[in-house]
Formats: sequence, structure tokens, C-alpha cells
Amino acid sequence: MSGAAAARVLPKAVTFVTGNAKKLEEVRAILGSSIPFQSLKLDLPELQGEPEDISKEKARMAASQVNGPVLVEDTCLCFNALKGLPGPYIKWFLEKIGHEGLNNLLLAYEDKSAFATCIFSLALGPGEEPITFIGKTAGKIVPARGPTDFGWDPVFQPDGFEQTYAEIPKSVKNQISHRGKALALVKEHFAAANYKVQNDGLA
Ligand SMILES: Nc1ncnc2c1ncn2[C@H]1C[C@H](O)[C@@H](COP(=O)(O)OP(=O)(O)OP(=O)(O)O)O1
Ligand SMILES: [Mg+2]
Repeated sequence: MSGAAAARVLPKAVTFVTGNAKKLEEVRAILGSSIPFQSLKLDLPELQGEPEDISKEKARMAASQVNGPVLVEDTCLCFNALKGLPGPYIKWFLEKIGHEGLNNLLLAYEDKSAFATCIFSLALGPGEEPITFIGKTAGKIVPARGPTDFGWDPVFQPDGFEQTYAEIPKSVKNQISHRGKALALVKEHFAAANYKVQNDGLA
């Protein structure tokens, strides 16, 4: 080996593991062909705890199941009046109490501000320490407006917009969203690391 550090060779293309088809759709739209990846639909168990640890642990589990490089993400919706809750538990809150219930959680508070975070974790293989990439978008919780096909999008209005995530055109949302920002960091990492995939990823 001579000169600059050789690019790390990955045994196969990175697998994006999620149980959520809508997330995958957004990741595809944002990444385009910038990073070659395949996807796998798998509902990974999630730890309780700090968002970054939850995302990292998902990556560790995914890497050992896939036996190769994986990318996962965990999404949080944090209410400032509730000191960051529901945070990583938003999925269960949404399922149980719906959009109206999320608004009702804040009835006792004047402060309706919130932030969405998306934490991607990349594990290059089983047993490897995951690298995390965090995107954050601030906004507020409002009564639901717009299409209801993606999670809590109708109740989150990002700062600087009069529309909710659900009402904002996808191409604009993907530029300003928590997921778009985190994926911009993922892209930067891949550009700098210049990973090579063995056998064009067909291994
Ligand atoms: N951009 C988004 N806008 C609105 N809702 C979202 C968005 N991203 C995720 N959600 C929803 C889906 C879930 O109910 C919750 C996030 O929980 P999370 O565990 O990250 O996703 P998930 O369990 O659906 O998929 P995964 O299999 O990747 O964990 O927020
Ligand atoms: Mg999940």
C-alpha cells in the first residue's frame, strides 16, 4: 500500500434497512443514484433510551442480520414543552392517540414548538461501531392539515413555512426536512470515504 489511504472495500452494496415503505421512498428520492444501495424490509426491535443509542443499536442488529454494510435511521418528534418527549416513542404515541391526541398533549402549554430529528447510522459490517448522521428541523405542532399518508407530517409545521410537512411539495420538504439534512451528511461521508464495492455489489 502506498500514498493516500486505500478506499475501504465493502463486500456488497450498503443495505438500507427499514420496516417503513414511506421512509424508503424519501430516502430513494433524496439519495437518487449518489450512493448505490439496496433495501431490505425488516422491522428491527428498538431499544428504549437516547435517540442516538437507539439508532446505533438498530444498525448493529441490522449489520449482523444482513452480514454486511447497513444504513438505518430512527426518527424522533420532540415537543419542547414536554422536554423532548415523545421523541423516539412518537411512533407509538401516533398509533395510539393520533394527530388529535398529539395536539392535545400540548393543550396545557402555550409553547407548541417542536423539532424533528432523523438519525442515520451506518455500520460497515457486523461488530463494527456505527457512525451516526443527525438532521434536525424545528417547527411547531398544529391541528392536522394535508394528506395523511405519512405519519405525523400533517401536524408538523416547519419554521418559516405556512404549510405542514404534509402540505409542502415533496421536493421542497426533502430539502428542508430532518431526513434531507441527515442524508446530506451521509452523502458527504460517502463522497469523502470513497468506499469501493466488491464485484459491483453482486457478491
Ligand atoms: N418524515 C416523516 N414525517 C412524518 N412521519 C414520519 C417521518 N418519518 C418517520 N415518521 C413516522 C413513522 C413512525 O411512526 C415514526 C418514526 O419511528 P421509526 O422507528 O423511526 O420508524 P418506523 O418504525 O416506521 O421505521 P423503521 O423500521 O425504520 O424503524 O415517525
Ligand atoms: Mg421503528
